[in-house]
Amino acid sequence: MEPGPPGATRPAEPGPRLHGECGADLAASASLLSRAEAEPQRRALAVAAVLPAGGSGERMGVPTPKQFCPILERPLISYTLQALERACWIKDIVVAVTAENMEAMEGIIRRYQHKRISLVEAGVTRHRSIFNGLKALAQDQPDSKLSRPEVVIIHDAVRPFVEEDVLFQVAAAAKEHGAAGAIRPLVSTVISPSPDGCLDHSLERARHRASEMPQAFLYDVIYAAYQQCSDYDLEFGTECLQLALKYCHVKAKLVEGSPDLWKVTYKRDLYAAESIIKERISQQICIVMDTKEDEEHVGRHLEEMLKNELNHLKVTSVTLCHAGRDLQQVILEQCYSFVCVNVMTSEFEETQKLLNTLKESNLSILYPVVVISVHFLDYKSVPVDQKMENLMQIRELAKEVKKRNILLCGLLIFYPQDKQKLQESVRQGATIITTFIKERNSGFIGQLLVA
Ligand SMILES: Nc1ccn([C@@H]2O[C@H](COP(=O)(O)OP(=O)(O)OP(=O)(O)O)[C@@H](O)[C@H]2O)c(=O)n1
Ligand SMILES: O=C(CO)[C@H](O)[C@H](O)COP(=O)(O)O
Repeated sequence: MEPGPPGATRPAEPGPRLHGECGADLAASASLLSRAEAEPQRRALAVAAVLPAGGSGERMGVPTPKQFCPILERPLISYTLQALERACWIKDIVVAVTAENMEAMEGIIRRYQHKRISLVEAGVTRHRSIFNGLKALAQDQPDSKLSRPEVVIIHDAVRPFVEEDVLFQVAAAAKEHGAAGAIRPLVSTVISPSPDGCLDHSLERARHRASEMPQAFLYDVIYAAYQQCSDYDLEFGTECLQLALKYCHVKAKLVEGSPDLWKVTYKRDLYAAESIIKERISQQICIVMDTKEDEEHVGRHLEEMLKNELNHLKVTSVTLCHAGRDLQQVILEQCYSFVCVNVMTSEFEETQKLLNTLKESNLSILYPVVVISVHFLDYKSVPVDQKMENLMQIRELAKEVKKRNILLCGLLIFYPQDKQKLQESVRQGATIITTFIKERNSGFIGQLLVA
C-alpha cells in the first residue's frame, strides 16, 4: 500500500451537508478536470453504483467483517459511502450486505445520514453480491424505486479513498468503451510457481498492472455478462472487467488510478487508513481568541508560535465577539481542530461558547473534532492550586462533549516574568497542541496538560 502524498486532499464532504451542495469541497480534492468544465458532462450521465459489502474479511483476521471495522469510531464502509455521495451525478448507490448485517447497515445509514442508498442481500461470493446489486437496478424488479442506469460503477466497500475524478473518469470511459477500470503500477513482480514449488516463470513487471476499483460498465454490457456467467466464474472469479471481455467481447479502457485506491485487506491497512484520515482532518487549525485582534498579549505569542510550527497547515484566527460569524465560516470550511485561547475571560466562558457552536453544527457527526482550551498561569497574581482547581472542571465538560464526538482537553501554560522562560513555556504549549491535533489520542480527553 502506498498512501497518497501527505496532505494532498481534505476529507470528502460529509453526508450530513454543511455546504448544501454535493461535492462542494471539490477544490480541496486532487481535481483533474475543472469543476465548471466537468459539471455538464457529469450531469448528462445516468449513473448508479453497486458496492459489494457482503464479505467476511477473512484475511483481516478479526471477528467483525472489515467493512464494519471502526476507524476513528466510524465504520469503514461509511467513509466509502461518503466518498461516493460526493459525486451527486451518481443517482443510486446499491449496497450488498448479508442478511445478518442488514440491520447494522441500516443503523449506519441513519446515524451518518447517508443518502441515495438502497440495500440488497449479498451473495456467497463477491461476484454473486455484485450480480444481486445489478439485478436490483434492472427495471423488471417489482416495487423498486431504482431505475436502470446507462452506466454502472462497481466499487468495493473497503476502498474508502476513491476520488470523484476517478469515479467520473471510469464512468465516462465506460460510456465510450463499454467498460473501464482503474489500474495502478505493480508494487511487486508477479511470478508463476510450478507444482513443485519452484519458479516456473516471472512476468515482466513494467508490462503488467494491478487492477483496482472503481470499475464502470454500460449497464447492459455488465448485466448481460453476469447473466451468461458460468457457476465457476461466479464462484472463483475476481475480475469484473474479464467478464465483460469474456461474455460481451468488450475490451475495457484502463484508467490510471490514485495511490490511495488500495483495498483494505489486512489489519495493518486499518492503521494506514486511520493515519490518512487523521492527516486529512488535521490540515486546518482554527485559533479562537477571547480578545480583539489588535491587542498584544501572550495569546498572540502562542498564535505566532503555532503559525511558525504548523506552517504547512492552514491556521486561521477568529474571535467570538463578532457574533461568531467568522467561526461559522471556518466550520463551513470543515475545520476539525480548534484552539481556544483564554486570556481575558474567566476559565471556560469562551470555550463553552465555542463548544455550543460546534454542537449546533453538524461538524462532528463524521469526524472527531478536537478542542484545546488554553489558559495561562501568572502565579504571582493567582495561586496555582486555585487555578488548577478551577480548571479541573475540564473533566466534566470533556465527558459531556465526548458524547457529541468532540475531543476536549485543557492546557495550562505557565507565565513566568522571565522572557526566555515564557518563550519556553509557550513553545512547549505549542508542541502539546500540535501533538493532540495530529494524534487525536483519546488518552488526552479531559486531561489538564501543563506546559
Ligand atoms: N461474498 C462476498 C465477498 C466479498 N464481498 C465484498 O467484496 C469486496 C472485496 O472483497 P474482499 O476484499 O475479498 O473482501 P472479503 O471477502 O470480505 O475479504 P477476504 O477475502 O479476506 O475474506 C469487499 O467489499 C467485500 O465485502 C461481497 O460483497 N460478498
Ligand atoms: O481488485 C479487484 C478487481 O480487480 C477486486 O477488488 C478484487 O479482485 C476482489 O477480489 P477478492 O475479493 O478476491 O479480493
